[in-house]
Order: sequence, then structure tokens, then C-alpha cells
Amino acid sequence: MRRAHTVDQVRTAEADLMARLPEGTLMQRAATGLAVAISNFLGHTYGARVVLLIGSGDNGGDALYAGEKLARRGAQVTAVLLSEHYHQAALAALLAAGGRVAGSGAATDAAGLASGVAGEIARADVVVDGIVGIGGRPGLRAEAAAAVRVAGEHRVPIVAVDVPSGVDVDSGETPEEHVSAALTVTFGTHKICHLVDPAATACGPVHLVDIGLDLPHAAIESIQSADVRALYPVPRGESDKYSRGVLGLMAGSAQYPGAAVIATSGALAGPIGMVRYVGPDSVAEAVRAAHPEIVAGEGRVQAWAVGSGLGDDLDLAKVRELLDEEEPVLLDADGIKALDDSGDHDSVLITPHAGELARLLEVDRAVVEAQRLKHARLTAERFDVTVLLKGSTTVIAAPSGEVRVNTNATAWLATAGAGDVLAGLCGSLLAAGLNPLDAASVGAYLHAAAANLASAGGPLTAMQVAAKLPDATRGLLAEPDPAGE
Ligand SMILES: NC(=O)C1=CN([C@@H]2O[C@H](COP(=O)(O)OP(=O)(O)OC[C@H]3O[C@@H](n4cnc5c(N)ncnc54)[C@H](OP(=O)(O)O)[C@@H]3O)[C@@H](O)[C@H]2O)[C@@H](O)CC1
Ligand SMILES: [K+]
Repeated sequence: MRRAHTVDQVRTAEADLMARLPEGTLMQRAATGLAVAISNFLGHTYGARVVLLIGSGDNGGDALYAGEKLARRGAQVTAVLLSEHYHQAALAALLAAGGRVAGSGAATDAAGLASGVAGEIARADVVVDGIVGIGGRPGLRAEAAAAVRVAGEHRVPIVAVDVPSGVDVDSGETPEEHVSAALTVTFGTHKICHLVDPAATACGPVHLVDIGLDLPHAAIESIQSADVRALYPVPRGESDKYSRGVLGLMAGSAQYPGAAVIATSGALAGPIGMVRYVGPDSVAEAVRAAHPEIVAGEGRVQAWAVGSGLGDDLDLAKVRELLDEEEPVLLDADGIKALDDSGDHDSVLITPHAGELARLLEVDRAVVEAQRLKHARLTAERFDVTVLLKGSTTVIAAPSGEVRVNTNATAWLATAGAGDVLAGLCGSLLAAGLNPLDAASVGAYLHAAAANLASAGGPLTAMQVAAKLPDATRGLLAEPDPAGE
């Protein structure tokens, strides 16, 4: 798992380590890693024009010391001081290495920047955001916002130090103006904003520099290929189609027959031995035509997947009966309406998108979109259920308080039927014996991996995603474990 910690956890670990090391060691480790990452990002250092946006805290100190190291390797480094306060020793080091300070005069231009600063930014090869790090509050002050806007207008890429300034570090929310980075270089561990949207998108790719922090249990984890490999229920020699798991699928309707066909494709591409389809005869016929392997009608199952494309055919009483049984149940789409906050649902997984979660919580969709982590957690706690909140980064929250995210999805996956594939696949993983948190994690990861294969940078259909699931699974199970994962 890739781990993300809260600001408080990082501060505690930092204090513990600092007490054992000579002063300034951690900042030098951070700045060295940052300078190397900026060099790699640029592809060259000698002669590169680097503008540093410097705030009042240690985030600015990291940027200034990295600037010093780049200047020593021949870069033309200019610091823009956005506050009266700044890390003085770091600025002195930059100046000693040949760096400069821009805009020291009192005059300001129309954007509110000291004269000459806008021109420096416009001509830069890269802007380094050392405005604020984990000590920052959301939003940008006027001068910083103006500098960031000039970079955007001139398409100058921004490398964020630790976090893109302006985002809310511990929630991944972006209630106010913030930096959108081409690369974020962080230290010690990931922060929540690196993994949870909308802030995760503002980070761009995230590069982690190890500075030797000793960290506690993570607040949030992001699932990696090695985790999926370790969790995937691979059939053993003695397995038969029943022992591998049977999924009961209640999906599709006269209105949306395709959802049943697509969800079945997802389920059959998972680890189970058999799918039992339960639904109207006309839909069962369509499912059987596409998937002759299925068995129509009720029988013994190890888990249920209910809801994709049920529309008005949703039989609330029937679904609630299933929720009272022992077998795990996945509720998707309309099936989520069957959930109430009174029962014991710790073997239930729900797979809403933001709109469906908003309906369940009776809030606006935009509120869920803006505060994805908060609402996924709140739902898990209130309904005693595991929640897989779909989106560009998937957030999975369990009633135990554990949270995992999946960040490897392509934006092309936002297509009709993709959710039905995911529901079938996660149902299949539940039926094969994974608990709801693991089923959701493995399902989200493989669904995204299959979509990446189907897309290869272009459009895809839900059925193509399902068709690529076996390849994605095979590739992953065959991969050697990389060190450190
Ligand atoms: N922890 C670690 O392990 C390591 C940490 N390291 C580095 O230290 C960074 C944390 O440094 P930090 O604590 O000095 O806080 P940081 O974010 O630079 O500045 C906070 C100050 O900014 C201000 N301010 C607040 N909001 C603002 C806003 N929206 N817009 C503008 N200004 C705003 C406010 O001051 P004010 O101006 O209000 O007086 C506040 O006090 C961390 O991210 C990493 O880069 C590494 O060197 C090594 C290992
Ligand atoms: K920053």
C-alpha cells in the first residue's frame, strides 16, 4: 500500500527525527530531493530559467535551498519573495550560489506583482511553488494568486513543493484558489491531498522523497499492484466452480437490459466459478445470449450483486430480505435505495457515484464532489457499510474507519456501463471470499487497469473494459514483486 498521513502525524514524526539529527538536516534532505526532481523534470539544468515563489515558512526554505543547488549546477534561479518573512539562511545560500531576487522595487504592475516579476515568470522554464506546504491554509493570497495566474497564462509548468499551495492538505478539498502543478515533490510520506480528489488532480504526478521519517499507521492507503496480487483469490488445484464462488446477480430491467449483460461480463471476468442471474425472463434471455455460461434462476450463492440497471423494477422488500441474510451483498445504482441506517451492514458494499451518494445522504451532488473523503467516511459510519465512491480517484471507506483510494483510473473510464462492469467484478470478488474492503480495493484497481489496456490513450466502451479484465488480471498476477511495495 502507498500510505498517506495527516499533517499532525507528519509533524510528530518530523519532531522525533529532528531531535536526533543536526539542525537543518531534514530540510537539506528535502531540498536535495527537490532539486534532483526539478532537474529531471526539466531534462537539463545548465542555463534553465527557474523562478521560485517563496512564502513565509519552511516550504519556501525547501524551495530556496533547492534553488541554490540548481544555481550551483548552472541554472538561472530567481526568487520572488511573497512575504516580508522568509527563510533567511536559505535565501543567503541561494544568493551566494549566484541566484537573484526579482521585483525588489516598490512599484507594482496591474496584476499586483512587483515590477519585472511577471516578465520573469513568463520567461521561465519552470516555476517552483514554495508558497506554503503543510502549514498552509486553503486559498492563495493576492500576490501569490497573481503570480500563479501569470504562469498559467504563459503555460509555464509549476513544480509544487510538498503540496500545491492553496489546497486543503488533510481532506483533499479545494474550496479556494490553488496551484495546479505539473509535478508535486513531497517528503517523508504522501499527504491526503495527494491521493484524494479534487486536490489529487491539482498535484499532477507525485514524487516522494524519503527523508527518513518513522511514521505511524496511515490515515489513508492507496492500493498498489503488489497488494492486489497478494489479495486476489487465485483458484487452487482442488477448486471447483462452487468452491470458487457463485455470485447471484440481480440487475437489468426491460428498461435497461444492457446493464445485466454488462454486469455479467464483469462478474465472469472475476475470480468466481459461476453466475446465477435472477431477473425478468426477457433480460435473462439477453444475458444468456451474450453469456451462455450463466445459470438463470435462484439457487445457492456466496454473494449478491444487486441494482445495476434495475430502474423501476427494484423490488425493495426483496433486496432488504437479502440484506438480512448472511451472504455479502453489493448494492449498486438503484439498489442503494434499499439501504437504511438501522441495520448491521458490515458485509455490505455499496458502489455509488457522487450523485447516488448525494441522494442517499440527501445533500447536493456538488457537495459530495467537493468533499469526497468526508462523505465516503460519513456514509460508512452512519450506515455501517463499506462505500466505494466512484470518480477519477475512487475513495473506499469501511465502517472500521479504514480508507483506501485507487488512483490509477483513466478519465476515458467515465462511460456508460463502466459502473456495471465494476459492480459485477466487485460482486465476483465478494463471492470468492474477499471482505468488502478488499473486494472494493481489488475491484477498483483491476477495473482501472483493464480500462487502461482498453483505452491505450483513446476512447473505450464498458464491454471492452470487461473484455480486458482477464488480461489485466493475468498481467498483474504474473508480475514479479518490485522491491519496496
Ligand atoms: N514536516 C516535515 O517533515 C518536513 C517539512 N519540510 C517543509 O516544511 C513545510 C512546512 O513548513 P511550515 O510549518 O513552516 O509551514 P509552511 O506551509 O511553509 O508555511 C506556513 C506559513 O505560511 C503562512 N500561510 C498560511 N496559509 C497561507 C496561505 N494560504 N497563503 C500564504 N501564506 C500562508 C502562515 O504564515 P503567516 O504568513 O500567516 O505568518 C504560515 O505560518 C513542509 O510543507 C515542507 O515543505 C521539509 O523542509 C523537511 C521535512
Ligand atoms: K507548495
